[in-house]
Amino acid sequence: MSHSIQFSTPSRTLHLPPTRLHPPLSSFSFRQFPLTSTFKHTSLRASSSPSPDSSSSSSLLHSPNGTPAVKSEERSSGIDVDTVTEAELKENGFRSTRRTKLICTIGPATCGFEQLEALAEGGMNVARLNMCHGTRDWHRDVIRSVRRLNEEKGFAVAIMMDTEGSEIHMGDLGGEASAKAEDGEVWTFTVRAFDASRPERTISVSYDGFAEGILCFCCFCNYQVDVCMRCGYHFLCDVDVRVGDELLVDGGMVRFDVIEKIGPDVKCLCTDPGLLLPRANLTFWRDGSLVRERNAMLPTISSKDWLDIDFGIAEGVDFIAVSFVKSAEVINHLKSYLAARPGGGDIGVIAKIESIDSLTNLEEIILASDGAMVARGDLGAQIPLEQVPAAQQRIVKVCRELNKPVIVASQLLESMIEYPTPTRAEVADVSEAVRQRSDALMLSGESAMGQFPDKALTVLRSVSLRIERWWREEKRYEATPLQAISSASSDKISEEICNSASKMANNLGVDAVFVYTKNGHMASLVSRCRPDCPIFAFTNTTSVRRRLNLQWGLIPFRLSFSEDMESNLNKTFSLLKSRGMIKSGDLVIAVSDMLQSIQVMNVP
Ligand SMILES: Nc1ncnc2c1ncn2[C@@H]1O[C@H](COP(=O)(O)OP(=O)(O)O)[C@@H](O)[C@H]1O
Ligand SMILES: C=C(OP(=O)(O)O)C(=O)O
Ligand SMILES: [K+]
Ligand SMILES: [Mg+2]
Repeated sequence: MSHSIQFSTPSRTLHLPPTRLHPPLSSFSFRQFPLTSTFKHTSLRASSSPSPDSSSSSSLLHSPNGTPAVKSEERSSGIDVDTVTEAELKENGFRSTRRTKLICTIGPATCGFEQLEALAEGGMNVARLNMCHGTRDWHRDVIRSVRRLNEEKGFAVAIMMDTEGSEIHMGDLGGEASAKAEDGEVWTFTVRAFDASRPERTISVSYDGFAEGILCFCCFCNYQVDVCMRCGYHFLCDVDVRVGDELLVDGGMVRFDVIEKIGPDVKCLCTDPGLLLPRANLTFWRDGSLVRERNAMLPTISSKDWLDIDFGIAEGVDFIAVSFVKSAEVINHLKSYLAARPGGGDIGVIAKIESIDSLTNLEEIILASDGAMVARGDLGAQIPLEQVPAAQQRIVKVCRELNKPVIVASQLLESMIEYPTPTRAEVADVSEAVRQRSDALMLSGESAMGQFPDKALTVLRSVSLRIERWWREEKRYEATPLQAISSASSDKISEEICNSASKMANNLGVDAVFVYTKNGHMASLVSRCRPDCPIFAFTNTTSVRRRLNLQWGLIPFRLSFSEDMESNLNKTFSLLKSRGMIKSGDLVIAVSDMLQSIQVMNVP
């Protein structure tokens, strides 16, 4: 039965399928007690289930109790959906699906195929590659493993490449995993390179101007200080480190006072002990404020970054996250560069908000970008830590209003790098990010080099499910209606349709909203409204499907569809019913960017 626009919905009480969520958070113990309940998640042992499009060989999907849930030959072809979602929907029904997306930074702890598969089965939606670390060959291997995982197991894990940026950071500690700086020790930070062993308590620094009084540049900066007396038309700036400056490592994880300068070496006294990690970020404070000239003179995208970007285009990454964005200019510059290259136009550009300048120019940066990341690690080094929560709330709010996906990143579960359970404060931090309705949460060291990457991912998933359910039960809909953002009339119609469909979905208590969208725009307009029910987003290209995997509440399917909505709906219903993901009688709302209509119907 289908309605379009005029509604005569038969009076019926909606019996939502019982949703058996993961054990309630209350059964989740914290660090001082061992983890009492391991979170059961749908573990899939699809031994060799090829991508549904190809002819399927026999393999099994298992639900947690180990019984074969579905034979892959039953997985009809013609629609791609990730196997975790498929099992979750089969097992717990619509309400069980998590809306908040999960991003894992891939590093030595998780770069193997089995480790990546475990993360994908644990709910990873996006794999992040930090180009600060590792070689391009290393990153290429990870990308290809993720692609193979998607192909063989039906996942849609997207790849996000994160640029190094040109901020000052430490060297790679000569291959050591870390170095411990003790209180009162004198360490030497130097631009000298060391081919043999590095002298004790000596750290190399990533750029030449670190110690010199005058730094000569090649026109990256927009500061016109002077013309270089030595080499003609360049820019000069006074970037020297001074005795008395405070040097912060990774935003204050370790602190030093600059006590002496000898040529390329800067002697520093450790005042706040801690662990030095390879290529950790360095910031400088003088008389209580950040020495900004130093970084303001550096290009946002360094020459290495441009090579990494070419690498990312060649490898077909789905997103490029740009570090230390200061203005919309660099985003527009990068987008025009990508648009001019084959395959580059499909890559989403994520602006990392992690400096004072990016906060100053926040709206213009987000308008120009395809999404934003609250990069709290460096942001917490550039502004006082106590200002970070308010900055996060503002960034999330602006992204919601401008319909751009927003990622909350860094130190969410930092203690789980070493411990199997989180602190209460960390669970509260994750809850707040989910309560703010951010699109995605990101693990950094927890999944890159931590000891418990899967447990950390389980915590993110469990907290997300719990807060999302609380939000639905408390009916805490948007206090502030979202401002209209479309200018073109067709976009305005799409926006109104999606706003109305989301309101209707909540008022009618529908089981799901189905969106048919070629480029993903309609799906993001529904996601922006954060409806109570999951959003099944059907698109006909794999790259759009992966990109939709970053947006709140979207369950992306790849499905070849036509302009005829009736046939699309019938095809979708029969495919999803055959896989036990929906059943006759379920109430859905369907919208599409082809017909610009709203249909309310029961699954036949
Ligand atoms: N590709 C990689 N290869 C090796 N180590 C990595 C990689 N990615 C991340 N790491 C490790 O994980 C830590 C946390 O990752 P992340 O937060 O992304 O980097 P950063 O600390 O530079 O901001 C890094 O400091 C580094 O020690
Ligand atoms: C995500 C961040 O950037 P990176 O890890 O590259 O420093 C951050 O600073 O929080
Ligand atoms: K980075
Ligand atoms: Mg950063």
